[in-house]
This record gives sequence, C-alpha cells and structure tokens, in this order.
Amino acid sequence: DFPTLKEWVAIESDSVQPVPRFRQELFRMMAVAADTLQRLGAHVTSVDMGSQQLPDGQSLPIPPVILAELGNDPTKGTVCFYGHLDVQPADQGNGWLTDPYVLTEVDGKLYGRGATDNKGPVLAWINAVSAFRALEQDLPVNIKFIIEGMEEAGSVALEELVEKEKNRFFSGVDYIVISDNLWISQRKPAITYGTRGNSYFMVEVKCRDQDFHSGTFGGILHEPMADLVALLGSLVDSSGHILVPGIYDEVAPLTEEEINTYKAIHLDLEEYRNSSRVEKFLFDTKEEILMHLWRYPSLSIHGIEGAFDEPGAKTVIPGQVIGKFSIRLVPHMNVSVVEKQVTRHLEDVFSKRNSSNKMVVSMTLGLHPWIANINDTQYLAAKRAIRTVFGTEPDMIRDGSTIPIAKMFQEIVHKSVVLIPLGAVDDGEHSQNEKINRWNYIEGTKLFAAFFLEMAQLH
Ligand SMILES: NCCCC(=O)N[C@@H](Cc1c[nH]cn1)C(=O)O
Ligand SMILES: [Zn+2]
Ligand SMILES: [Zn+2]
Repeated sequence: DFPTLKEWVAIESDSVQPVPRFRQELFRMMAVAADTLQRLGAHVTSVDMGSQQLPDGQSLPIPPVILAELGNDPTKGTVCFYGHLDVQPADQGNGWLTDPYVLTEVDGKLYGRGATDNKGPVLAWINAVSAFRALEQDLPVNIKFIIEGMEEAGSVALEELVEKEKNRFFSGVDYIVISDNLWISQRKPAITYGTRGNSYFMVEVKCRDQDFHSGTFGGILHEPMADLVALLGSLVDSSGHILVPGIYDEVAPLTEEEINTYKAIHLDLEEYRNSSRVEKFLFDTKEEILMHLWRYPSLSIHGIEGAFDEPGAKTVIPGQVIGKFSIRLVPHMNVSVVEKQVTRHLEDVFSKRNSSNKMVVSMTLGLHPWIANINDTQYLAAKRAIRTVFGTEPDMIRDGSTIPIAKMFQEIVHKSVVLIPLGAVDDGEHSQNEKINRWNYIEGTKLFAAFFLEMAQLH
C-alpha cells in the first residue's frame, strides 16, 4: 500500500506558476508525502512556511516543509536526505508526447513531469528505507528527511528554516545527501562533489514608460533597446570569454592533478553533442568542455523584458527595456565582488554612449558555488555502494548548474554534503518529455539501501 511514482507524478505540484490551483496541488503533494513517511514509522513535522509576496502585490501560501526522523540510536550515524516534490511547469500542448502528469512507460523509460526531478529520487530513498522495514531488519543508520515544495521557485524561505533548525533538527545529523542532479552518462553512475553558483542581473534602460512610433520618433531619440543591446553585447565575446574586467581574478588556479580528474571521466563527446542536437560546441576536447561547465564561470543572456518579441513587423520603439543575464560562479569567486565588477563595467560602457536614458543595474540573485571534500566518509560509502550495485567505479563529477541548498547546508549546518544522482544524462529535467529509466529507478533504490549499509560500517 505504498505510493507509486505514478501516483506522485499525477499531482500537479508546479511551484513556478504562482496560481492558487497549483498551490493547492503542492499542499496535497506535501500532505501525501507526510502521510507516506508517517506510515513508514517516521516522526513527521510539517513546518508552516507562511506566505509568499508576489511582485504584483498578491500573496500565496508556501507549502509546508517536511522534517521527518526515523530512528535515534546514538550508536548509529545519522544521514539526512534532502529532496523536493515541486516540479517545473509542463504543458501537454508544448512538445510533450504523453500527458506530463500521467507516468507513461515507453521502452523502459518512465515519462512524466517530476519523474527524475525530483519525485523519483525521493521515492527511491523512501523505497530503500521501506525495504529494510519489509525485511524486518533494523535500519543501519538513523534517517532524517527534509523535503520541500518550493525548490523550482528558488527554495523560498528555506534558508531561514535551515538557520532556525541548525541546533535542533540538524544538531544530530552527521551527513547530508541530496539526489537532485544527473549522471554525465547514460549508464555509468556518478557522485557529484561541486556545483556552480549563480549571480542573476537585471539591467534596465528607460527613456519613458510608454513605447514610441518609430516613424514619428525614430532618428531623434537615444533608443533604450540600442543602449541595451550594446550593454549586453559588451559582456561576453564569441569564444565565451567574459569581458567584465577582473571577473577571472579569483577563479581557483588549475593544477595538473585537477586536469587528471577530468581525463578520468568517460564522456563520449560525439554522443553528447548529437544527443544535445548542437552542431559544434565552443571547445573540442572533453577536458575543455568539462572545465568550462564546472570550473570556469560562464555568462548567459536570458532575455529582454519589454522587447517586441511577437511574430509580425510592429514598428515600435520600446520606451523601456530590461535585459536579463546571469553569471555562473565557481570557487573562489565572491558574489558581492562580482556584483560590483558587473555594475562598474555596465556603468563604464553606458557612460561612453552619452545616452540620455536612465540605466539601473541590479543583482536579483546571488548563489554561491559549492565544492566538497571527496575524502569525507560518505563519499567513500557512496563509492563502495556503487561498486556493489553497479559493479563499476563512479564518475566523480561536478554540476554546472546550481543547487543552492548544498552550499546552505555546508555554510549553516557545517556538515558534509554529497550529491548522489540516480538519473541518466538524457533524462531531460526541466524539459519536455522528462523521464527516468525504470532501470535507474530500481538500481537507484538498491544503491541507497547499499549506501545505508556502507555508512553504518564506516561511521
Ligand atoms: N541539475 C540540478 C539542476 C538544479 C537547477 O536547475 N537549479 C537552478 C537554480 C537556480 C540558479 N539560478 C536560479 N535558479 C539552476 O538554474 O541552476
Ligand atoms: Zn530538482
Ligand atoms: Zn529542477
């Protein structure tokens, strides 16, 4: 009578679209998960997270965070698992070949929103725990769970909760495990020991708060879009090199030993390129590709608010526009130093244009990079468990994206954090036709069970 992945995927727990219907679904999702953990024998607390103020003045309730505990034997180590049960939006009309909220198996692949990000891995951990229950075996370690429902919306209010629970819920925790990313291969398991951070910028250029007719005003204005395009064009060159002065100053120097870690990773570049449907990457070797995803910063331009982006040929001059870009940060870059460097650079470029428009730069998100010590006990336990279940050594990888909670745990709770992904490189998290392979889901469950046993031995 345990929940299946199909039942969990059927709950439309979208945290990104701030509408009451999805919030209700999120509350239902968290209630179902709390009930599951209770039936597993855990002591469960659903923490009220208050409400979220939206930019349009609306307020929406934040789904509760689940804190659960199973076992408190002082002779055993305590492993805390973090996961999230909210999902990215999914719209069947938009490229999905099956209903995103109906888990559908095709050729051993389980398609559905949240299948790999992150409902499948959370359920795999729960299944591993329940396997010990079913076999009437004592759990080898004490287990804690922290499960949230707002990760895809930026883990709203979670940092405050972690801070508040630092000396309570987290006081007895020895190790933290997250399973919220993917392998770098289709078949070879991985352990993740680092993620990049992210600093997200908005640059607003404003002439007035209404658009202009380009026949009536074109030729006599400093156009906001022309200013903005020049600003955005000044950020990165065609080889991907970021042009903000000083931005590379604090990037950790590259050592020979580190290069060898990239050499050891199996990555079929041709397959990677083909499955990504990209004609050519900026770099030609595996080592360069991995380094530019994991250990060097990158700058991406995301969009322009206020731009005319519909089909057709409207002859408008937008009166104000907001450019959006972000810089993925790596050790040892500092968020506030980056904020100053970017602001100064944009101000310099803008002042050289002698524009009469107003420019405002703001950093709306500052997430730190995270890197762990791969000699920590739980890394050894995860490696041994992978050998047992998969009969191979894992790829030791980093992730080019950002999992803010990893750094929060490291900084606030001061505990070792490991990422043990279960999904394959082509699972399509955040994309249409997200899936988890049946094989990954089942072997992943075994991996977590083996990990508990290894942790018990090594603790
Ligand atoms: N493979 C794990 C993906 C997790 C993820 O997508 N995180 C977001 C977090 C974020 C960063 N800036 C804004 N949100 C990401 O884009 O990396
Ligand atoms: Zn996720
Ligand atoms: Zn996600």
